[in-house]
Amino acid sequence: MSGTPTGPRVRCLTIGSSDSGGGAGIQGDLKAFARAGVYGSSALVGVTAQNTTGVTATASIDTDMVGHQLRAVLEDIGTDAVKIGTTWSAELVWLLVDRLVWLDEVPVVLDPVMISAAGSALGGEEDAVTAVREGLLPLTWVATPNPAEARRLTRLEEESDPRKLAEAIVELGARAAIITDAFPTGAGDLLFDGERHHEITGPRRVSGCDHGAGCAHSALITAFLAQGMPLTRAARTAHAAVSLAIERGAADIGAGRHPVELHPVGPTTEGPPW
Ligand SMILES: Nc1ncnc2c1ncn2[C@@H]1O[C@H](COP(=O)(O)OP(=O)(O)OP(=O)(O)O)[C@@H](O)[C@H]1O
Ligand SMILES: Cc1ncc(COP(=O)(O)O)c(N)n1
Repeated sequence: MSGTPTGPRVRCLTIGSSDSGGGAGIQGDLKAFARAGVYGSSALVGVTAQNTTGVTATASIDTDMVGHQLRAVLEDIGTDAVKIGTTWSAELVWLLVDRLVWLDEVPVVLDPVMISAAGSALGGEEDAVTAVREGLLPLTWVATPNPAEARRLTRLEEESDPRKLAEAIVELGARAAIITDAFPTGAGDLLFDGERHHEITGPRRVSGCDHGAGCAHSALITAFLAQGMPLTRAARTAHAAVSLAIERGAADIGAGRHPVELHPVGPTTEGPPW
């Protein structure tokens, strides 16, 4: 396979918040898009003062301004897939629903971020979670919560079986769900595609470099779906790439949970990097 992409350039839009530390959020997503060989655009919904040790301040962006960004990107550049990360308020979520409902057959990947890898709260207010459940999930092609986020979304606070959590998310309207870091031993994800469960497993990495892992994972899946990859392969490839990105992470950056370091991955590379 040639390393040179052919055909029209694939475009992805990420809707989320800035991480001043550069490891997660919009910055992490745009790096993942670049690693997957797609053109990345963004609509900023919030700003975090954040580094590898945690989040010290947050601010949401005015909803009108979010609407202007979406219009600017979609009217001119367009997109082949959309990723949604942090959702700070019900008002913001309903604006996104109002705009995304017009996108025809464009994959929507929802990473319902509520807490950072370092343990800081990132949204997750009850009315925003309700709006995500009622408005965004029915537009979602694949949701990628971790078990805690899946429990909040489904209101199954006591449920520990990732299969049940994934099925409940699909019952709420998403076409598919991936519960990340779903198993008590090893590392891996549980994908429910609406019909079948798929276990995606691999070794647990202990490098301490997992800041941005969830963002990189959902951004890669967004890029792969935009490139036309089937969901099961996209989910497996994203997990393998992020696992490697944790193992080979940026251990020299920051004193807390160091950032992941992604390597080029996807159909436009010579082959898998692992
Ligand atoms: N220690 C680890 N070793 C190998 N893979 C890991 C490890 N930790 C997470 N992963 C993988 O990284 C990807 C992201 O999962 P993770 O659970 O960290 O994201 P998250 O907590 O959902 O993030 P977010 O807060 O953005 O939703 C998944 O594919 C998961 O299996
Ligand atoms: C602005 C922003 N968005 C998302 C995350 C989740 O990060 P992680 O991928 O480490 O769970 C984050 N820490 N900051």
